[in-house]
Amino acid sequence: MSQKNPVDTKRPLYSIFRYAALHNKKLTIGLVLAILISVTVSVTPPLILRRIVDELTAENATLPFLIQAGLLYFALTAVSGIADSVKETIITIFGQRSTRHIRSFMADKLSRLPSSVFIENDSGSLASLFVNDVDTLEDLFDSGIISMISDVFRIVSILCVVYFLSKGLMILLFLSLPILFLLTRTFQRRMLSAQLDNRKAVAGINQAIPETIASIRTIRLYHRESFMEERYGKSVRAGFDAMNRSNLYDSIYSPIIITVSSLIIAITVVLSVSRSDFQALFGMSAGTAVALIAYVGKVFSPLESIGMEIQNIQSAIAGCKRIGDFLSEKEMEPPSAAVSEKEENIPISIRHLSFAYEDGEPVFHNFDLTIHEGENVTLIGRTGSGKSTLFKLICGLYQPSEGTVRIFGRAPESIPEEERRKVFGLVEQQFKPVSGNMRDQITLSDPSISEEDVRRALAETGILPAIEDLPEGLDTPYDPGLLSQGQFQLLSIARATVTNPPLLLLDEITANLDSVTEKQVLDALRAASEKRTVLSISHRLFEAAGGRQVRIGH
Ligand SMILES: Nc1ncnc2c1ncn2[C@@H]1O[C@H](COP(=O)(O)OP(=O)(O)OP(=O)(O)O)[C@@H](O)[C@H]1O
Repeated sequence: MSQKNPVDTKRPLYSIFRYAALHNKKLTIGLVLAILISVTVSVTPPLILRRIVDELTAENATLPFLIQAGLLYFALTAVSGIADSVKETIITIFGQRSTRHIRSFMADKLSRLPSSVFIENDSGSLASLFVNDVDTLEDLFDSGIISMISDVFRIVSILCVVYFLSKGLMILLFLSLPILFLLTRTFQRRMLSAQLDNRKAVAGINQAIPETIASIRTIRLYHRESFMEERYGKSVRAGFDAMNRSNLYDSIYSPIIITVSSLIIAITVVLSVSRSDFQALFGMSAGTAVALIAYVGKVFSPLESIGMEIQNIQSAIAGCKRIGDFLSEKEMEPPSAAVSEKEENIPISIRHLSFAYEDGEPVFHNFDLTIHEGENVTLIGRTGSGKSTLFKLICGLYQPSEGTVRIFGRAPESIPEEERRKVFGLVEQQFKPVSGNMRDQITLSDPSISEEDVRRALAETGILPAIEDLPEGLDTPYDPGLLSQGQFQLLSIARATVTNPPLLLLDEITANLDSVTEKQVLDALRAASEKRTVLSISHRLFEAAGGRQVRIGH
């Protein structure tokens, strides 16, 4: 059933977080609590340290107080660490759950899209949407907005505590943090660009090697070795330069931050003991100085994280928009499950069919075809006349722009998945393996198909003895080296007939076979065609099997 699109392309981040929060209410509450506890607890240990140092420097230091304070310090440090890891775990679970929701939502959407979407978008861009764009979404949850909110809280809470300890240091931090943030962003951008250059160079290297190996004879024959070497060398040099740049930025950044934080602390300490008017702002006890040094050390790490988080958010926005566009694609009308009584006993009935992949270039216009029970029909026509397209329309992969396609009186796309294999079987040009053992190649892991049916289908095609000869028979794990190409094609026929469908669709099934293997397949097919209606694309098959020819196109 169609649900409301969770990603509003105008406000992608807001809509995606709203959706995630509403679908994970308890987790959202847990997350907010974890962030609050983690931030609050993490600012307390330096305050205890301050008390300890002040007590130690005072003349009347008492041991019990020091022991208590020390234990409290360790306890708070431990709680802060635990709270932090709980927060990180909840963020990860929240991210994983939310992306899982969105992934399933997208998968559902995919099954409701009309064929035009698959014609207009190539499979690569759709795959990238499901893999890369959803990955950026996962980053958005894992190391994007939520972590950024937590880091901002952390900085604000440190600044608040520092304000009470030393107003002067607070002013210094307040002034230097924006500058350091800009500096951090500049370094991060440059490092990212160096890493992207390196990735491009590595892709170039990865492409050059197999290409060279695949064309090694041609390269030797035409003496193109130096050209290939030069191309390979260029990518290796580009990768080396990019890595050097990245390492340089990385090695400069940390010393700059350490120098600046030391400088801030030095200025604070110097001013605290200098003129009396500065002392009001900077004056402090030894304990306060130790606590402040700890805070200055703590304030830079969230600052650095915020830079990375902004980067993740930026790439996630683009991904979210693409996901939002995909989710707002117009869906196809649910097919009518009505059965036309007049055509109920007709295996294939096509009336006034019109279909075009692209506007103005119709593949079919007002096309009619009726195939009666027990008939053996072969489609013929020149290359590009639309034979394969007709098969796809009959299988319900595409819908006609006008007219109707009916299989036993039903629109093919309205036949429920679990019934489909019982209505028609399809044999393609080449065997398409699935993961699992040899039995799975026939059943497609459908548990409702019995062992008896599997053996019957294999026996019908004559491949049963070859399967029984395999080390573990039907339980042998699939391997492309187990059978010949022709034997695999026999397996395709068994896969199509195992559910005993009354209709068989054969798409150039002998196209890739030599004449000896072709004969084997044709014999198997003759057995499979008995008491069935068959529609096929193949000249050779027509000659072998007889029946009626239907010409497509002119
Ligand atoms: N996915 C697609 N997107 C756009 N046009 C397509 C697509 N698939 C096929 N066509 C076009 O539709 C027309 C019919 O193609 P189709 O593959 O059905 O012909 P065919 O008769 O099966 O050809 P062949 O005998 O070469 O397999 C051709 O002009 C082809 O270029």
